[in-house]
Amino acid sequence: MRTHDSVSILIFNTSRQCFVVVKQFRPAVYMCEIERHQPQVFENQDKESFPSLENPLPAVVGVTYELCAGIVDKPGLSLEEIACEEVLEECGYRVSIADLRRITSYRSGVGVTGSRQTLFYAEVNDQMRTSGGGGQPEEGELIEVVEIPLGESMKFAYDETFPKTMGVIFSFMWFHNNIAPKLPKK
Ligand SMILES: Nc1nc(=O)c2ncn([C@@H]3O[C@H](COP(=O)(O)OP(=O)(O)O[C@H]4O[C@H](CO)[C@@H](O)[C@H](O)[C@H]4O)[C@@H](O)[C@H]3O)c2[nH]1
Ligand SMILES: [Mg+2]
Repeated sequence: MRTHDSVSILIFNTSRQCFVVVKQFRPAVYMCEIERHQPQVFENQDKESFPSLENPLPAVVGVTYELCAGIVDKPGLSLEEIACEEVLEECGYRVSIADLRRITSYRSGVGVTGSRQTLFYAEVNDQMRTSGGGGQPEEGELIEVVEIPLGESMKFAYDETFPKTMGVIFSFMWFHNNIAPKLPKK
C-alpha cells in the first residue's frame, strides 16, 4: 500500500498550561472494534461486499485522541508549512514556521504503509487562537479540539480507557523530559 507521508504537531498552550490535541472518528478503528465485539460480522463474508451491521456499535468506539496532524499531499509546500496549516485548520491557532521546533521523524507504519511522519513542537497562547479549529467539514473532517492539563498528562498517556495514538504518548514523554524542567514555576 502506498500512502502519503505526514506531519504531526505537539501543541502546548502556555496561557492555559495544557496540551491541545484532537479527537476524531476513525473508520478503521471503528471496524476493529466491530470485529472485536461482533466477530460474526466478518465471517463468511463475500470479499466483494461490505459487511452489513445489524447492531452497529455507537460511533464513539471509533473516536481516538490524536496529535494535530496532516498528510503531506501538497507539492511545493514544506513540512513546516503544512504543519502550520494543520495547526490553524484543526486547532485554530495561528503559528509561524519560526514557532515550530522539529522533534524527530519516524515510520508511522512499518507493517502496511511504511510512510514517514515528522513530529514538531509548537508553543501557543490564547492570543494566537483565531478560531475554534475543527478541520475542514467540506473534506469530511469532524474534529474536536481537546485540552489535556499538563498536570494530568502522564496519567492520561498511560490510561488505556482513552484510546490514543503512540504519537500522543511519545510526545508527552518528550515534553516531560525536554520542556517541563525548564518551565517557569507557577
Ligand atoms: N491526527 C493524527 N494524530 C496522530 O497522533 C497520528 N499518528 C499517526 N497519524 C497518521 O498520520 C496520518 C495523517 O493524519 P490525518 O489523518 O490527521 O491527516 P489529514 O491530512 O489531517 O486528513 C486526512 O484525513 C481526513 C479524514 O480524517 C480527510 O478528511 C482529509 O481529507 C485527509 O487529508 C494518518 O495516516 C494517521 O494515521 C496520526 N494522525
Ligand atoms: Mg489531521
